[in-house]
Amino acid sequence: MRRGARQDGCMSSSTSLLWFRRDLRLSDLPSLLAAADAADRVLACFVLDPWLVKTAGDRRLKFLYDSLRGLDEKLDGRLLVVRGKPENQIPKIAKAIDANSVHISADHAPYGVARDARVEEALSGIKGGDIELHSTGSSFAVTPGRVTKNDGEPYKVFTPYFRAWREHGWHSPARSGAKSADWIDPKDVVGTGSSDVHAVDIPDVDVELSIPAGEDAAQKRWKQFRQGAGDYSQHSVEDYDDARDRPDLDASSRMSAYLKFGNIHPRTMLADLTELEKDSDHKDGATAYLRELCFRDFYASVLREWPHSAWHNWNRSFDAIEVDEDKAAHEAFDAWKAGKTGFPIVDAGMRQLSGSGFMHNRVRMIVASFLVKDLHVPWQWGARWFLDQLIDGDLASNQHGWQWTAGCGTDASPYFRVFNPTTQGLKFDPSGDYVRRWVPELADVEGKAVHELKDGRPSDYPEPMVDHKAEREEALRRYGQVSGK
Ligand SMILES: Cc1cc2nc3c(=O)[nH]c(=O)nc-3n(C[C@H](O)[C@H](O)[C@H](O)COP(=O)(O)OP(=O)(O)OC[C@H]3O[C@@H](n4cnc5c(N)ncnc54)[C@H](O)[C@@H]3O)c2cc1C
Repeated sequence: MRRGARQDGCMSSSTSLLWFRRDLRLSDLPSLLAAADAADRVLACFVLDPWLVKTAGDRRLKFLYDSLRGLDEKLDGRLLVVRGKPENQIPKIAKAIDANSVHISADHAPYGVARDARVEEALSGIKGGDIELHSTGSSFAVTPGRVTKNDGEPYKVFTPYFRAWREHGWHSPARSGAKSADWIDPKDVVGTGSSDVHAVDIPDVDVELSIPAGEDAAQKRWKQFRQGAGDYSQHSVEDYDDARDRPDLDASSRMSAYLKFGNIHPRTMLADLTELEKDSDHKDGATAYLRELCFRDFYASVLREWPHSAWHNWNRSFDAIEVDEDKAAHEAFDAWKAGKTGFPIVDAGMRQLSGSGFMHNRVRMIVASFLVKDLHVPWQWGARWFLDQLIDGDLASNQHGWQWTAGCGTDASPYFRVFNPTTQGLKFDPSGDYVRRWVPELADVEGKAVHELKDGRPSDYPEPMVDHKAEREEALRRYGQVSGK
């Protein structure tokens, strides 16, 4: 029986609140089905949390706001947007609509866990503690914490996690959409009677996005990548296994921001990928892609299990490593951020980041290795800059991607593996197109010569800021002093 149904058979109109966070879509959304199932009418809301707004860069905010606009449109203008601390706003809204329950998709990152506990506590203080916070589903194919070793211990190494993750499997996509609920119009709530709920307009930010935000854009891009159409007429999931490491080819899916904001659920993608695996032409590409989605789940599980790894070395024995933090380190860090290191592939990556809010995965590894092992700067500096700049900036994937490179994370790259930026450039950008695209000073240098610049450098392009060979030795000396590595 629905909570609003009375014993005498008369139906009072019951209400629930659907609180959107990292799940800005209507399809494949279990919390929407749960909210609709719990009550006759549902109010959709989003809270602009000042803390989250403060910690996101302009492009990520633009992507968030555009995603909210798309969601509001799909709801015919019935998305309530408020500003303030969720622990103040959610109980206020729940009270205003006399909700029986508040519905969310689970968040496992440290801030989200603490925020949701505060909201739950605040809800217990109203309506005689009768309003429950219901969590249904998450942003991951398999909820973090669910795939463990036989003894219940969390996995620390990706490959066995991947095996267990595939064996565990995931649910089919949930069938949900705009018609799944009878939506309450926020106008009937805001400023009526004793309600002190204040709606705000969805803000805007004056920056351009290199890909459009929102559920429709996510679906379209995913379809093109699957089918080898539109932006993906050259490279698609079919050759993803071969081409994914090539920043010059535009062969990766660019789905990361959509996944970050929940414009699409990974389960929707996995349903397609497991079908594609049955086709011999697509099998290898689909399996390689599925493995990358598993990395996303893996790092979310690592963060849930070891929240300290957000800003500290997952492997605490690396706390002893010598890092540079003096004035010269700050200057070196500034040159790295500006893409003026004199190493073409590093500079191209850093300029792609500041110019578009995105960077290819292979290049993320190269620039991260350069910062940590050639410039000896703490990985946290680079991670913070990435989070500021990336549209897909995500605490779990970013911090553990950095720690993989720095050697202090779960099954990290061995500490003695120091990427040589020049040979990495030659190998993964063999045409040189990627560097030429992002470093205009080198636009006239033909072919792969752009990585070595043996015939000299244009006068406006800097000399290499360090001697890679010498810094590699220095990195090995420092890493050699860490025990338990
Ligand atoms: C130093 C560093 C920092 C990173 N920071 C982030 C970040 O803040 N946010 C983020 O989403 N990814 C991050 N990654 C992972 C990866 O670089 C991006 O997910 C990928 O480049 C996004 O582009 P794409 O969607 O075209 O990837 P594709 O190659 O098309 O991959 C498909 C999807 O798989 C997932 N994925 C792929 N590789 C990884 C990975 N190594 N770890 C986790 N998930 C992965 C992403 O969701 C991605 O959208 C980081 C990697 C490194 C080395």
